Amino acid sequence: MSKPSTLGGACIIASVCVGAGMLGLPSAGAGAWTLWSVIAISFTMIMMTLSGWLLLEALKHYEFKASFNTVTKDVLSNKVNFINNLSLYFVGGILLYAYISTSGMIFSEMLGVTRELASVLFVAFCSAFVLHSTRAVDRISIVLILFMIISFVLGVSGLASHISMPVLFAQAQGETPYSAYALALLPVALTSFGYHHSVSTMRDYYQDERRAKKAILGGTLIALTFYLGWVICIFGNLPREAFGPVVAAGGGVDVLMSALTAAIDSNSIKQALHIFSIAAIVSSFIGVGLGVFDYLADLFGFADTKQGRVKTWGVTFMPPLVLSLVAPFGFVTAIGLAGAAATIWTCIIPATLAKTLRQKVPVQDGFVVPGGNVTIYAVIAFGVLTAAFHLLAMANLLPVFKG
Ligand SMILES: N[C@@H](Cc1ccccc1)C(=O)O
Repeated sequence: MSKPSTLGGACIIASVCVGAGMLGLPSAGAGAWTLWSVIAISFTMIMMTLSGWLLLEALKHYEFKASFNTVTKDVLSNKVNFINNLSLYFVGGILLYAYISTSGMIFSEMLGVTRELASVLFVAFCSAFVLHSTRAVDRISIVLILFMIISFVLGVSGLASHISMPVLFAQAQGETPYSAYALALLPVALTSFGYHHSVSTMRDYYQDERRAKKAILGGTLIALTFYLGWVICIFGNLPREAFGPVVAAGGGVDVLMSALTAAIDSNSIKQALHIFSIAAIVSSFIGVGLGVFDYLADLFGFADTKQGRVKTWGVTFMPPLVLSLVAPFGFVTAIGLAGAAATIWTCIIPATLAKTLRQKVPVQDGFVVPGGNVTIYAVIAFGVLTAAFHLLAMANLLPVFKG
C-alpha cells in the first residue's frame, strides 16, 4: 500500500474542525470586529495546534492502536478519564442540540410548519443515516461535502466581490474598545478548532508522530483559511450595527443568513449561502451524531444489531431533541458552552498528559513539542481562561456585544 499523503490527513483534520464553530464565528466575533477577531481566531489556532501536538507527544509512549481513553486512564486515573469522557459526551450532546435548534428554525420557515415539528422531522430524517450504518453516513457525507464546497466558493466569492473596506475596518467610536469583546469570542473559536478525538487516529494512520504532526498543522491551517475568509467576507458586507438583531436572536445561522440576504441583492449569492448553511448543518449533525453514537454504543455495551442500534440511537438523539423542544436557547451560547467543556479534553488533559510523561520518562526520544514547560503552561492557561471567559460572559461580567 502506498504511504498516506500529508495532505490527505490534513483534509481529514480540517473537515473535523469545520462545523458548528465556524457558523458561530461571525456572530460571536461581531463585538470584536475584523482586526480583533482575526487576532483571536489565529491565536486560538496556534494554541489548539500545540495542544493536539502535546497529545501526540503523550501517545508516542504507547502502541499505535492506543486511544486517548487508554492513555488517560493509564497515565492519570480512572476518575480523570471519567471526567474526560463526560466532557467529550457533553460537547457532542450540546453540538447536536445546537444543530437541532437551528434546523428547526431554518426548516420551519422553508416548510411552513412549527419549529417543533421541523426539529422532529429533521432528526427523524437525518439520524436515519446514522441508525442505518457508518457506510450510509460515509456516502451521504461525500455528497454533502461536495455541496458545501461548491456553495461555499460561490457564496463567499460573491460576498468577497462586494466587500466594503470602510465597513470591514470600522473603528470603535467612544464606547467600549473592540479589543475587549475578543475574550468572548475565544470559547467559540476554541470549539471551531476542536479535532482532538482524531489525534490518535492520525498517529495510527501515519505510524509516525512527525508526519502526523504535519498533518495536524496542515489541517488547522486549512481550517484557519476558511474561517478568516468566512469572517472577513461577512464583516465586509454586513455592518457591525446590523449584528444587533442577529446577536439578540441567539446568533444562529438562520438569523445570520436572513440578515445577510437583506444586505445583499444578488439572488445567486443568497441561494449559494442558503445551500451552504443547510449542507453545513446537516453534515455536521450527521458527523457529530455518528461520533456520539459510536461512543455511547461502546460505553453502554449496546450490540451492533438492529435492536442494539435502535437503543443507541435513542440515547444519542433523544436527549438533545427533547432539550431543544423544551428549551431552545441561543446558538452562540451553546457553541461557547461546548468550547468551555471541550477545553478539558482538548487543552488541559493533553498538556497534563505530556507533562506527566515528561517527568516519568526524563530522556525523551522521538517527537517532543518545542517550547518546553512554557508551551505546556501556556496551553493549560489558555484552556482555563477560555472556559472562564465563557462563564463570565454568561454571567454578564464580561463585555458582551448587544448591537
Ligand atoms: N470543531 C467542531 C466541533 C468539535 C469541538 C471539539 C472537539 C471536536 C469537535 C465544530 O466546530 O463543529
